[in-house]
Amino acid sequence: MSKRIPESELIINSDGSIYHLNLKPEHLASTIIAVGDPDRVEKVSQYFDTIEFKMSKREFVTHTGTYKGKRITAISTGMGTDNIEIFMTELDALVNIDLETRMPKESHTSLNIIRVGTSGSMQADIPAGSMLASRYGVGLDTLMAYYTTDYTDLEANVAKAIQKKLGVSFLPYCIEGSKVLLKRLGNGLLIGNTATCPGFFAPQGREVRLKPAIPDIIERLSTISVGDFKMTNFEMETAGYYAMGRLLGHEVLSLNAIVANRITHEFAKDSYAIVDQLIKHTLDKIAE
Ligand SMILES: O=P(O)(O)O[C@H]1O[C@H](CO)[C@@H](O)[C@H]1O
Ligand SMILES: O=c1cc[nH]c(=O)[nH]1
Repeated sequence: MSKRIPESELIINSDGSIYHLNLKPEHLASTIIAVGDPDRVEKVSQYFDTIEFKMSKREFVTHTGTYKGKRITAISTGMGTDNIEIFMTELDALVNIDLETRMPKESHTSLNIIRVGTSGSMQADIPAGSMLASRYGVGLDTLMAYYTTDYTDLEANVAKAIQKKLGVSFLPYCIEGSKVLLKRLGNGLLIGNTATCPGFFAPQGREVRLKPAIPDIIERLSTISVGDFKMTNFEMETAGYYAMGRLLGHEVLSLNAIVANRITHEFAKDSYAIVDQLIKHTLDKIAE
């Protein structure tokens, strides 16, 4: 028997919208393009035929409209898996909880959620300017210490291999994204496995004024090999999306505009052009 979810646990604003996203169920399409940067939302919605709704709260900027007749919501999440935990839980609540009775709905609605983000390559042969779909996300954060889920043997083996290789005290997590969305949207992109880091600098091996505790983290991660599993790129959200997607029952895929190559030390001359190309790819594949 499901239980009523108390006011303190799932917070609904006085206008009936959900706490952080500030959205009501009718504001959300079942296909969602999620981006990190709030300014990127209008870079997506500029291509919409019509925009029916706009909202902005904290880092969560939302535009809902249609592209080639298909209803789509573009939302920003800000940076990091802590934001993704909030984002995914509240998105799920909008479709799977009756916000008036506070009871989980009897039938489950699964959303299609596609992240369009920027990322750094850890392989010399994946240059800045590439577009890559993540088959797996590897969380180097500790989000999954707070949730329990089942992992496949490959996922568990990768997590253990990475823990050993990095010599960290916590167990990273490895989760596959949506096979269905990868088939639909991955066509024409590189396919890789993405390291999701709890920071941009030391957790991705960057040294500015502070020396990273694992100075050779790029070398250690880029040479991990479990069967034919190899790590390809760094960013800060994908594994959180894949974990929350599995837990909550949504299809999630992460697409990456590779703006930096950490081996050759190149940064894309026009990172916005690559992101734009990836946005157009995503919209067209969704509309097919
Ligand atoms: O471009 P977005 O989607 O923000 O993604 C990447 O860029 C940010 C760091 O610059 C992190 O959020 C990382 O995951
Ligand atoms: O190197 C990069 C580039 C974009 N985003 C990241 O998190 N890392």
